[in-house]
Amino acid sequence: MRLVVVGAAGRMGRILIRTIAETEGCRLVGAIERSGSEALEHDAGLLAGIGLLEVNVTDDPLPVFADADGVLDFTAPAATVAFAALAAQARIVHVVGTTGLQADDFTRLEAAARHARIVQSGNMSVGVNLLAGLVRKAAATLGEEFDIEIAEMHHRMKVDAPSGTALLLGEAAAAGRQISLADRSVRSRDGHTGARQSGDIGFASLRGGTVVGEHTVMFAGPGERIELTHRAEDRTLFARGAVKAALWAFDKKPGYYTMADVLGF
Ligand SMILES: NC(=O)C1=CN([C@@H]2O[C@H](COP(=O)(O)OP(=O)(O)OC[C@H]3O[C@@H](n4cnc5c(N)ncnc54)[C@H](OP(=O)(O)O)[C@@H]3O)[C@@H](O)[C@H]2O)C=CC1
Ligand SMILES: O=C(O)C1=N[C@H](C(=O)O)C[C@H](O)C1
Repeated sequence: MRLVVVGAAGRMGRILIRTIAETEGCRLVGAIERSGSEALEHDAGLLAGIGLLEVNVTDDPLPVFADADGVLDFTAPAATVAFAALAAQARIVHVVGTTGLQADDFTRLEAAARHARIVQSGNMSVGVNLLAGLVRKAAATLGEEFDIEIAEMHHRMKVDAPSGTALLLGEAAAAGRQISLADRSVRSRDGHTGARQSGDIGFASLRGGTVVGEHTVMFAGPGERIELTHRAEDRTLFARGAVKAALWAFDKKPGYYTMADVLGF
C-alpha cells in the first residue's frame, strides 16, 4: 500500500515514517509538512532517523495524494479538515489520529467520507479501544450511584484538552448509560461549584514532562471505587494502529469508520 504521512516532521509523523518502513506491504510515497517548515526538501527517512528513503518532504499534497493509496494524518484540526477534502478528491484512505476536532470538523469529515475511506479515532491503540468496551460495560452495569470521572495526563507539549482518548472513553461511558455526553460532561471545576450532580461525567487534564498518555476512568460509588487505567509507554503503538487501519480500509467502500471497526470490537 502506497502511504503518505502528513505532519511528517511531528512527534507522530516521524514514528509513522519508521513504522511504514518496518511494515510488510507498505511503502512511503509522500511526506507533507506545512509551507515554511524547516523540514521541507529534507529526506523523510533521514528525518525519521532510519536512513535515506528518497522521499522528500513537500508542502504540495495534491500531486502526492494522486499517486497514493492512503494518508496517515496526525496534525491539527484545520489541517485535517483540508486534507480530508483532498483525500476525498483522490478517492484514497484517510486515517485521522488528530484530536481536538470540534463538531464542525466532524461534519466536514463525514462529508468527505462520501468519497474517501476515513478511519478516525482519538486513540489508535488496541488497549484503549478494548478499555472503551470495558468502560461501556461498567457504566451500563453500575448505574448512577457510581460517579464517573475521567483523568488524563500527557506531555507538556500537548495543545488540546480533554484528550481525544478521554473524550472517546467519555462517549463509551455515556453510551453504557444511554445518555448524551454533550449533555452531561463537566470539563472544568473552579471555585464554589456546588455539589456534584448525579449522572455527570467529569474530566480532569494534567500536563507535564514527557508523559506519552495516561487515562483512568473512575467509578466512585458509595464506599467503593473502581478504576480502569491505560498507560501508553511508546508512541509506536499509535503508529502501528494507524498503519493497521490503513491496510484494513484499503478494500473498503467509502465511509466513516473507527478503530472499533478495524479491530472488530
Ligand atoms: N489518535 C491517536 O492515537 C493519537 C493522536 N495524536 C494526535 O495527533 C496530533 C499530532 O500529535 P503530535 O505528533 O504529538 O504533534 P506535533 O505537533 O509534534 O506534530 C504535528 C505536525 O503536523 C504539522 N502540521 C500542522 N499543520 C499542518 C499543515 N497544515 N500541513 C502540514 N503539516 C501540518 C505540524 O507542523 P508545525 O509544527 O509547523 O505546526 C507538526 O509537524 C495531535 O492532535 C495529537 O493529539 C497523537 C498521538 C496518538
Ligand atoms: O497528543 C498526544 O500525545 C496524544 N494524543 C491522543 C489523545 O488526545 O488522546 C492520544 C494519546 O493519548 C497521545
